[in-house]
Amino acid sequence: MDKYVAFGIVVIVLLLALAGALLAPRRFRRRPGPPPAPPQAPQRPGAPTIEAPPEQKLPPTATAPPIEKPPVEKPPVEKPRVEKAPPAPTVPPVPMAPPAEVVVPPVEVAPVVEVPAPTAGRLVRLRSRLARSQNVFGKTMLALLSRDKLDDDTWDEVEETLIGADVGVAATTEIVERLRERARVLGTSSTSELRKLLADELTTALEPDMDRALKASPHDGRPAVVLVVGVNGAGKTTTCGKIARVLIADGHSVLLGAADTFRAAAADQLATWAGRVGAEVVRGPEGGDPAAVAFDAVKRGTETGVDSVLIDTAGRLQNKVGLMDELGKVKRVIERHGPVDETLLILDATTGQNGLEQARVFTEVVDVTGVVLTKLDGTAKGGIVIAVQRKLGIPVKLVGLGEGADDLAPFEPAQFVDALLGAEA
Ligand SMILES: Nc1nc2c(ncn2[C@@H]2O[C@H](COP(=O)(O)OP(=O)(O)OP(=O)(O)O)[C@@H](O)[C@H]2O)c(=O)[nH]1
Repeated sequence: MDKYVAFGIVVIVLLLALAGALLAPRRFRRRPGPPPAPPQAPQRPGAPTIEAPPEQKLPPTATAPPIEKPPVEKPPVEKPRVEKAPPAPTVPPVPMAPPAEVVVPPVEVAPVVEVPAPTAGRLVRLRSRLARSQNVFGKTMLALLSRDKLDDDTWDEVEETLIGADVGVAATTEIVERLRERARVLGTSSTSELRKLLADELTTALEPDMDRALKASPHDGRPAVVLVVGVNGAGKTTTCGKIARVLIADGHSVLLGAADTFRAAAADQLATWAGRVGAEVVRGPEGGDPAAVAFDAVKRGTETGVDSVLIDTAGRLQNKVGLMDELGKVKRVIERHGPVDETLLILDATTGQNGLEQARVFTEVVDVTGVVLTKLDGTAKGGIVIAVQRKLGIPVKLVGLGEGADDLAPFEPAQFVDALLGAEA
């Protein structure tokens, strides 16, 4: 019996133990219940510790860069814009507009071809320019001739005044001797008569019989060729343009050749002069061969049948042998078409006696046939005309009396002297 009781107790204990065991797992299962872990369980195997990182990294990686970068990059992007803004004011597009407008005027101006003032009587019309610049000379001479007694001292002063006006010593001596003699023989004493005698002597000294006509008429089926030479600053290109106007005013058709290839501005300057009177210009590349341009100009002028081809050459210093040689070449090349009809030397009257030395060198290289004396309105030494002609034996054909387009006049000795001496006493 006891065995059965003991066995029964053991069974009861086991049953209790079993019951306890069954109760315990039920509690376990409920706790880990929030096994939201189970769904995560599959990922754990491969990246256990990654789960957290991914959750932490993703946010920063995904959002941070895009957010940080833009702010960092945007500022610099905006800064350059601000820097670029300043250049914007220079807005080249704005200046670009004017050029377009500038192009328009020429088109409008082109048809408005200017009609140069007639050449006849120009010297008379420009007399005031000359009278103004020679005022002192004229007044001094007339004051001396107005003296009651024309003694040796007075004649010495007359001599000094003429030399001071750049007439030159030899010419002055001749003029004063003849004047004294005629005044003595004629018994002239009135200022008016003495003025007339002086005017006669000055006019004679200017050799009024010299041929001053410009050889600019076509012949032998080709245009006349006028070569213009002279040093820089003498007013050569300007005068070239003025000569074209003189020829056009006298009824010639003209073509201009810009053989001054050393200075691009010279060709532009000449083109402007030509444009004003509707003349054609032949020009070459800057630094190109001047002789080639001159040759082409004459060729073109012959083809188009103009009356005169006017060729501007580069200003050259007389001591630069190479450059002077080149001027000789220009002339030789032009002469393949035929002889040059006129070679005009442009001389600045304000350079006085120095200009004569320049002139001499030019006459040795090219056969100068006429002188154009410029800037006579800017010097009180109008007597240089006499000195130039005497020294070179070449006629002064034109004189420049101002910067205006038609301030270039054919030279006429009597009118010139009249303007030189000013109003009669
Ligand atoms: N007052 C006055 N000025 C003149 C006269 N002739 C020319 N000029 C001026 O002299 C200056 C020089 O003229 P340009 O034609 O450029 O002289 P240039 O140097 O011999 O020409 P390039 O050889 O092309 O350099 C310009 O300002 C002209 O207007 C004149 O008769 N009177």
